[in-house]
Amino acid sequence: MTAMELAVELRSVRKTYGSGEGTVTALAGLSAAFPAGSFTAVMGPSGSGKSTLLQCAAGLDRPDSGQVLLGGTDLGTLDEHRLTLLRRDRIGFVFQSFNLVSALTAAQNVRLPLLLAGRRPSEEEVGRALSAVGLAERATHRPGELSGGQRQRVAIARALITRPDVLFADEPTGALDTRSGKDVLELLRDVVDRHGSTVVMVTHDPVAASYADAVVFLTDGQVMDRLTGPTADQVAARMTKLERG
Ligand SMILES: Nc1ncnc2c1ncn2[C@@H]1O[C@H](COP(=O)(O)OP(=O)(O)OP(=O)(O)O)[C@@H](O)[C@H]1O
Repeated sequence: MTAMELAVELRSVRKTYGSGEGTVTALAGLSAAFPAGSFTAVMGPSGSGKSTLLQCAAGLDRPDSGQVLLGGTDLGTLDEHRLTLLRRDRIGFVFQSFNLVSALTAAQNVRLPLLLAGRRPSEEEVGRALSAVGLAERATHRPGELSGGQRQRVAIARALITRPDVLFADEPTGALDTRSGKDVLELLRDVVDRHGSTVVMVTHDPVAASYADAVVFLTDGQVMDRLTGPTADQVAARMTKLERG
């Protein structure tokens, strides 16, 4: 596989927090590749570096050493301004806690990234984005008037409206009940299958991971294992093995 067919690649990425005796190594020379058009789940015990991997891969944080490539662009070569533009134009991010603006309606939340990019999205464009996540009827509702699953779907519509190359999701179903979680996972699966997007999702849930094409398992800031075409049972068994060390 050539570099251009990889949506994201991390090469020997090292990331530490703090200094002196209190230094914590979050990523210990981690390498991982995420093919374009694929859905990958990232799993591992608490503190294994999953969120840090996502933050570095999305250009929200810079590694101490090693390289992060997004569609072949080495993020380390970009200054803050260019990194901000790249994040804005090519990356979508979805959080466990939705991070919607509570004073704005669903439609206003969804159009926000385009406004920030200096565009004036048409109502139709925003309507299409909300329809795509099954919320056409909820355009004028504020987050407080929506269920958790609906809020997350608004957040996904907001992340996708800029048509990013990669959508990063940090425990997107962590705050949802099983039914709403399933809707969100089916939506992410659909985004990959129908639109050829690339999704990288951190999760603790083997059932959520089973929606992905592959699962990458971390321990101590490194990739320890990998599964393709995972079933929930296989994922759970690997996690048990990892947690036992
Ligand atoms: N801002 C920070 N300052 C200091 N240490 C941090 C910071 N962020 C993360 N860490 C530490 O880095 C390590 C990796 O953290 P990270 O959040 O990436 O793990 P994780 O696998 O996502 O964990 P969890 O599943 O509990 O969310 C942990 O030991 C954590 O305590």
